[in-house]
Amino acid sequence: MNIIHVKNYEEMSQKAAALLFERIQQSPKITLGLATGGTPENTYTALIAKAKENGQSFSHVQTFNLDEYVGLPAEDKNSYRHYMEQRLFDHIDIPKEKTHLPNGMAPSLEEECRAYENMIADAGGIDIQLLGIGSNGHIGFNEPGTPFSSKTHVVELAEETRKANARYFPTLEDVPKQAITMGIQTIMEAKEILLLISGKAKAEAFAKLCSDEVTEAFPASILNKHPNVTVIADEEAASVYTQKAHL
Ligand SMILES: N[C@@H]1[C@@H](O)[C@H](O)[C@@H](COP(=O)(O)O)O[C@@H]1O
Repeated sequence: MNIIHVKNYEEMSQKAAALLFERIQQSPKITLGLATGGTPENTYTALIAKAKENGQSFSHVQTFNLDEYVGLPAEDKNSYRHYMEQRLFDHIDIPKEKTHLPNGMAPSLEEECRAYENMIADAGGIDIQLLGIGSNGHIGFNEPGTPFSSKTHVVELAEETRKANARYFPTLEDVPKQAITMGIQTIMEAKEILLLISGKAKAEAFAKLCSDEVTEAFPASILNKHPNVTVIADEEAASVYTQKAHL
């Protein structure tokens, strides 16, 4: 893993946007894997700003998001489809039909998972996958204990994850109990991975990630086995790791 240490959230976002922008500029055709949550928000803002400054078109880009809640229609303001439209898709010239998220309203969720996996394969795989991390090490919605061999599947969300995401919903009860997520193997098949880690709440997770122990109990640990991962971590996220390193 190539680890880039930055000062804070803003510097992390700028660096991440610059890296993504470079890949978008340099490729005649590119497939991005995208993430939601608080972590990548300013990366998207910075990416839009770069596109505007440079007159860069996104018409050659297609995207696949990591995950989507089950039971929320696309128009629901808490759906990840809505999140992506508000924060990125509506501000760049990417054709809407080239933006993909799992459909959490599909009549057969199992069928939807298979179709999503096939669509990624038909697109030739993901060139660069943007990732955040849960404090319990989850990536996408792959909670601890998820097999490393998993493909896109339906998950029951851990209570910890529902609580962490409750800040976006009126009450904890409104947070969906299930989601569709790319599997860990799906994520590992991306040619390149960009993991962003910011803030004190992620400090233990970052330290664990750097401990080199690869275990299904900490899903992100598998990233140690991927040949092309860049991690951008800010000072707060790196604080526990830095302390341990100096002991
Ligand atoms: N499914 C998402 C993940 O894709 C995200 O990386 C993670 C961290 O979220 P945040 O960036 O808000 O801390 O939790 C959510 O549950």
